Amino acid sequence: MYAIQAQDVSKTYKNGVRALDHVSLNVRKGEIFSLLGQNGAGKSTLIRILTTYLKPDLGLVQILGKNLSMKAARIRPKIACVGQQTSIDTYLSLEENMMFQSRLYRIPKTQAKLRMEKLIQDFGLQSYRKYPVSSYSGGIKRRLDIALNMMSAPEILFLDEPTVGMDIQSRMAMWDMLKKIRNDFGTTIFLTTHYLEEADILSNTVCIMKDGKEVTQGTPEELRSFIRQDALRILFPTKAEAEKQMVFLQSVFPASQMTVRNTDIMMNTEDVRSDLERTAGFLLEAHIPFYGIQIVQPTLEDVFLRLTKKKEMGEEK
Ligand SMILES: Nc1ncnc2c1ncn2[C@@H]1O[C@H](COP(=O)(O)OP(=O)(O)OP(=O)(O)O)[C@@H](O)[C@H]1O
Repeated sequence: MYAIQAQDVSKTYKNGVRALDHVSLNVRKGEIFSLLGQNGAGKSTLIRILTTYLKPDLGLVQILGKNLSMKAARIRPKIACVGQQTSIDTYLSLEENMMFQSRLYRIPKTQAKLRMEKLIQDFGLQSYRKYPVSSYSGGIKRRLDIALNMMSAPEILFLDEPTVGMDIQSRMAMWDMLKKIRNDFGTTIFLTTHYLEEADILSNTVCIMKDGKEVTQGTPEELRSFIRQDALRILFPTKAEAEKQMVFLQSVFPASQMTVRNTDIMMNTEDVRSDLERTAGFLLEAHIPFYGIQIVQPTLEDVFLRLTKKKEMGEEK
């Protein structure tokens, strides 16, 4: 059973920017689904549509089996959205925020208190319950905001860039919290992120987006299968030189296999040894000045760049 089904969702803003271009995705109930993309990829626009704040121009969206365009009012109580700006009242304590939230959702007081205690215990937030939220760091505030949003026991929790700007310790605490929400509460989590590592660690499914289009979707294992392949790194004195020589190399290797990273060309390859020989032979014969060639393990960023570049060139996966 799917929590979210989106088919051919498109959105163009009044200024003519096409933020989403026929995006389709399916999110299974109880999974963590990450939408991964660089700035401007369309992630926030999609989250705004899925959380009923914005209407798509085209496309069909079903949330928990209900048609979004017809049943928005029935869907809203079943979902919660934690945006980049925290919605928590920083003048109030966590307890006060939670009890206030429970009144908004008309949860009876006894039930609300039980729920609040469970959330505070489960997420280890005992030390933050009494003081005004403003007294805590940004990372803690965001975790408190999520705990607050869990008061309404949402079936789907949407998170827009939950760890942006956080240090590694705060990010790890956030990841633990999100895993707990999925594993112990059974809540479906839909999040957006810039960080491939985060998507990899947390998600059951990852969807990579670029320029309003979906580039690929799959499990982190499927994405990591790209990473297992070694890559060649050809070192040049300058970025301009690397860019210039990539044009020459394209007469031998597919353009989709190569990207320029700083002053190097990164080349993904199926057979690293034979490609190393071919590349070295080609560069030496053509008297192309290069500093060296290394066999390297591609990073997650390489995978992302490779996949998004293929999409730019209109190739299939
Ligand atoms: N309200 C708006 N009016 C006009 N254009 C917009 C609006 N909101 C977003 N855009 C444009 O739509 C495109 C997609 O933006 P969106 O915020 O959805 O991307 P994003 O992937 O969430 O990026 P970021 O990580 O920077 O938030 C961008 O080109 C952006 O400038």
